[in-house]
Amino acid sequence: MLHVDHVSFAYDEVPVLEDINLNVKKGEHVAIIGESGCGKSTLLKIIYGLLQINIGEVYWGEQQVLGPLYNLVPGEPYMKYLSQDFDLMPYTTVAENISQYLSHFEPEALKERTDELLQMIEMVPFAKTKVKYLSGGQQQRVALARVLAQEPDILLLDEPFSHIDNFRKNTLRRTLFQYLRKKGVTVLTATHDHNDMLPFADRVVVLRNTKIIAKDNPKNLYQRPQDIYIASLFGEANKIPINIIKSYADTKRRIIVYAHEFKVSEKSGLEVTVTSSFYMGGHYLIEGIYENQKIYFHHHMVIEEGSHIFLNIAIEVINKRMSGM
Ligand SMILES: Nc1ncnc2c1ncn2[C@@H]1O[C@H](COP(=O)(O)OP(=O)(O)OP(=O)(O)O)[C@@H](O)[C@H]1O
Repeated sequence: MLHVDHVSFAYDEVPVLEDINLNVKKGEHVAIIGESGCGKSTLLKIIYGLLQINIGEVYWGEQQVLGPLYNLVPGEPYMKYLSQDFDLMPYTTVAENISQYLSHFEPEALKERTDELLQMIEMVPFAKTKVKYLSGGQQQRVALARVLAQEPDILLLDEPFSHIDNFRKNTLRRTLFQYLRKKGVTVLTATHDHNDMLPFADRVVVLRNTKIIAKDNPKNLYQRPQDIYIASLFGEANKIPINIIKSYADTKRRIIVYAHEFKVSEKSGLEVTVTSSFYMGGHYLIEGIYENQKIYFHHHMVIEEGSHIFLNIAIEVINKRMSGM
């Protein structure tokens, strides 16, 4: 089990992380999410032992992870960290980069394992290409295969798909996370893309203003976000008063509604003046104004700028959000 106990950290005077507590079970996949600069990479670097913490402790099982002051070569054999700067050998081939840490005593097994990883990252045709000639996305895939080759017990992934095109990203995510689950690898993924975690993570940790503000499974977090910050990590979200619905007429409470949860009506509901329509492929994202506040919702067609429309929300959505408050 990974045990992060009361960890606080600052690069200078400004605290980046304060009193972080996190337990991750063996084989569990935990996603760390939050806006850019909230400290996701910093937390992974602390867990890997790259940064020296003044307050708190990190343990993997019985073993304490020591920072650079006590461990000159950071990283433990049981743990691998895929950083945002890949850490590859540019003048050697893709296959050599992947197989660098594999045993060379059994050439056949070595080739088999390297081929398996090349296939997983869809880089078989580039096996003999030097890494310096690859694109950023291709390099990121090689870096991924390189850490997988070392068969760690725990893998720390920092924005693992940030440079990879959508075409490959979806397949790679599924293949990678299914592979890691099958192998029982404990995974921590730092990301701000909900597609990296909603389908794959067992638990999600949300960071904001140096603190963990939520820990839950992806479904609960998505369906009952505590606040608009958390909801916005999943897509366009709005905070609206619920007294527009008759049965809630007496309450002034506001709930979070995702853009796709609104239904446009011509008669009654939240009165909105439309300001823009954005084509999104399967739908339009419509921007409107409600009581001086911007509001976003989906619709199947463009709505003319300046139109007055009404928005409704299904009672099930309201009940679900109310139960989470
Ligand atoms: N080496 C450093 N020295 C000083 N400050 C740093 C250093 N690295 C990061 N920071 C600061 O620490 C804060 C957290 O950075 P971090 O990279 O952990 O955030 P993040 O959530 O991973 O961001 P992103 O999603 O953009 O990668 C930021 O304010 C950043 O500017």
